[in-house]
Amino acid sequence: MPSTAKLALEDGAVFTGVSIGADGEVDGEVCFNTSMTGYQEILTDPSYCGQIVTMTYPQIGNYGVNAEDVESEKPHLRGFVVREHSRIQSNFRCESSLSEYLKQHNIVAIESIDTRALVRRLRSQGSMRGVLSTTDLDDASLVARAKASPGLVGRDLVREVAPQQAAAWSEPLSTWTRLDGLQHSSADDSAPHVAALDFGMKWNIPRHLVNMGCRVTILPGSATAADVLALNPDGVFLSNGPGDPEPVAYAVETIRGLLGKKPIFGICLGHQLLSLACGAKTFKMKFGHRGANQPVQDLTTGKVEITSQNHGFAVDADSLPADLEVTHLSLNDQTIEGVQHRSAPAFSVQYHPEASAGPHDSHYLFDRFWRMIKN
Ligand SMILES: NC(=O)CC[C@H](N)C(=O)O
Repeated sequence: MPSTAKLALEDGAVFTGVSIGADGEVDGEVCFNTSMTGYQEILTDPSYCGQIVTMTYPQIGNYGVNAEDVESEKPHLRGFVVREHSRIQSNFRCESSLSEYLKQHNIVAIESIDTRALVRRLRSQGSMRGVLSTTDLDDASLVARAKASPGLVGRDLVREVAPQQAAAWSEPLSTWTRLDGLQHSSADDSAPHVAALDFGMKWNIPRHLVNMGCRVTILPGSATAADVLALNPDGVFLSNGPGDPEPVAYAVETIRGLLGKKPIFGICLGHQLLSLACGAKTFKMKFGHRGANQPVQDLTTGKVEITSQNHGFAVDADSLPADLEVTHLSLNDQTIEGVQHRSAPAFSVQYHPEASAGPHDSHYLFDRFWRMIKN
């Protein structure tokens, strides 16, 4: 017998459906992702720590899951919401069903709710705190716990997902990834050495750096500028990561100590932290950008690219210091999607050039970093 699950929001709405994951109860910020595929990459993207993710695409799980298409060692989101979990998995790479995978990793998940009604609510009122449960099915107590849950603002979630130890990274991109002319030389001792500050990094980022011919050392997001400089890297990469960037003050401090000393490239949380280090402010967006078809314009070339995104905070345009120049804009809502420093070799984007999942339009940014390192 399938067991009942409920999703309650802080505004009092309760959605009753069927459990497709582990038994239990979780709270988190309820948000939505508009990608049609890539659920496995979404589940394992550490940036979703603290969030209950709703997929707007109505059928999820069609191609099952495999051990290769992961962006970290395990799922990091708090809960998962779909309209329908496909009973059929059709893919030669499939190793298990999505439902089995969710149970194996203790992720609470729900299907058979009206995800369109839920997303319309989130879109008009903004992302909300929620509780997803298979254990307590009392509406009033679930709503009360949603209201009492901590939410994302002001919490440092990087500490929950960042590694504790430094490590070398050598894995290249999977053979399924088309590089479109990105490949440089293979990595040897003369290869540029990139120190990647890991705030919850998606693995496709260091894979890209390796394919470009870089030697990659991953450092915990809590590393100091002195830790980074002790490696004498040729470039520094700032990773994506979960939650509110402003409480991650130690990373802002580290970046201040590196600015102007080493070429810097940041993605998503890394972009927000670089901007904070330069004196900008960030703000919480109404419902954020999460999906694989987000249009962005590169103002330095005029070109439009279709991007993969996952962010709920953004850099405040009104707070931009004179040192920072906007390089990329969202064509959906004109928010900042990229910046570069006017005098120091440092730039960053709010979206995900490593794709995974998503279009490959933005690979050129890894090339820009490569050229910055070489100069
Ligand atoms: N993918 C990310 O790095 C997300 C950055 C940040 N946690 C946000 O939601 O805006």
